[in-house]
Amino acid sequence: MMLECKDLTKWYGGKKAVDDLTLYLEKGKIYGLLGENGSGKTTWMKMVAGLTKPSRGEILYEGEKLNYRHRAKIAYMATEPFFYSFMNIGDVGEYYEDFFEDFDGKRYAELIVKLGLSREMKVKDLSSGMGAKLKLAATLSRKAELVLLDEPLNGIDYKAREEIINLVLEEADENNTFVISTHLLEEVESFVEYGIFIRDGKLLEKVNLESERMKTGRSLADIYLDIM
Ligand SMILES: Nc1ncnc2c1ncn2[C@@H]1O[C@H](COP(=O)(O)OP(=O)(O)OP(=O)(O)O)[C@@H](O)[C@H]1O
Repeated sequence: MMLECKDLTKWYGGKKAVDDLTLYLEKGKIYGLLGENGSGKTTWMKMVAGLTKPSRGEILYEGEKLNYRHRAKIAYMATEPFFYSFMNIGDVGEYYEDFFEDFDGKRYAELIVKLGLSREMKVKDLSSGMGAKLKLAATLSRKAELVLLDEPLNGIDYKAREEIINLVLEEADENNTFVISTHLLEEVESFVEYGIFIRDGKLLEKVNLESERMKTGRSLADIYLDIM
């Protein structure tokens, strides 16, 4: 098993953001992390990425208790933009290169071109779609084994969403695992293999969407509404 979360709980003051969540992820799969606003998706991702500590429970990465060495294998893309506005796209690449050992500058350059961006563009002048593409290019230029994308399609127009999804599909293979949190069920239903449904920080169900599709033909939105 690539990732095991056992009885994970996270309190923020008096608020339980993640509640006794036990979940296993396999290598080579694409997971959709689905749940209403405030259900604990971001909190779970941040714990797995090592950015915030669980209050209780444990996370195992390939059988070993999650530690700083695993951080190099896990890429987390936050919802909010995280580049300094004075940078241009070339600077963002250099910043990442300094920060992450596995960052591949050549690959970053290729992805930038592929997504219709250029090194000279200033971060402060980018539209939200361009900003989303830049975040994704920077994230996918690391050769991470576990890629956590927190709402990568939010506020992005249809064409840019397609480009982002295509890039994820090109990247996903048997050696990595993607977890994508999203509210855009129709956009992801054609390629997400498992749905992880959470509510109030609790795991409601993990559904094999491919077999569900074959068995019942129900749409992801129908499955979602049934489970929630
Ligand atoms: N740093 C924090 N301090 C206090 N409470 C927090 C903090 N981060 C999250 N929470 C609370 O924890 C709960 C879970 O939030 P989280 O951001 O994980 O949900 P989410 O499923 O990602 O939501 P959304 O779909 O709106 O992004 C919410 O009630 C939120 O208000």
